[in-house]
Amino acid sequence: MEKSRKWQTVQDGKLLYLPDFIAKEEADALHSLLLHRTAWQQKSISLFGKTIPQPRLIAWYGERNYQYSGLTLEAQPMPQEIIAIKQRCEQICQSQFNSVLLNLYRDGQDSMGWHQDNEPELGVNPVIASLSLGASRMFALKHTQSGEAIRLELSHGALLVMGGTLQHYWKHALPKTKRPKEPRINLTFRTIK
Ligand SMILES: O=C(O)CCC(=O)C(=O)O
Ligand SMILES: [Fe+2]
Repeated sequence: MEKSRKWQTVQDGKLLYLPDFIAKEEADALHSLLLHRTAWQQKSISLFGKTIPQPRLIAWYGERNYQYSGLTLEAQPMPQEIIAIKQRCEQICQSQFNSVLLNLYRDGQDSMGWHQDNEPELGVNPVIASLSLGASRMFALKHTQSGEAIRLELSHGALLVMGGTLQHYWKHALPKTKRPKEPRINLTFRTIK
């Protein structure tokens, strides 16, 4: 089935949001497979001389090592079920990806702070495709100069693609929530040069 692939132009960037990218049954199966079969790791980051465990678990698959926040994620072959989903993302985005970062937010207290995916090895204007599975969570974007804010509910099976110059001008985050939340898995497909 041909899905709509309409990029939305925002100030200094573009977004593609497909809430129903993957049908429920398939999303259920993928969520449960990844939740139980992934070798999830909790990494720590150094902040002002302190070592702080990240408030989420991660896994990384890609042809190259990836360095971010002082961490090195070692190259790992991508499992077949992820390659299949990567190819569908590539069709929609008209971009190729060679890596994926998996995030597991175990409950509403797991989160990701404000950041830009702007490491040099991602290239100048990276296309980053983010697939959500499991509990729906609020995703927040904030323009670094104008302060404009965008909030999107990322639900089970949704795809959000960030592109154009967005990573230069906008930060994004997955805030904590006090509402009870089941686990959420997020896959962000990237290209590491
Ligand atoms: O969990 C999300 O939706 C955001 C993940 C993210 O921003 C990242 O992995 O860089
Ligand atoms: Fe990000």
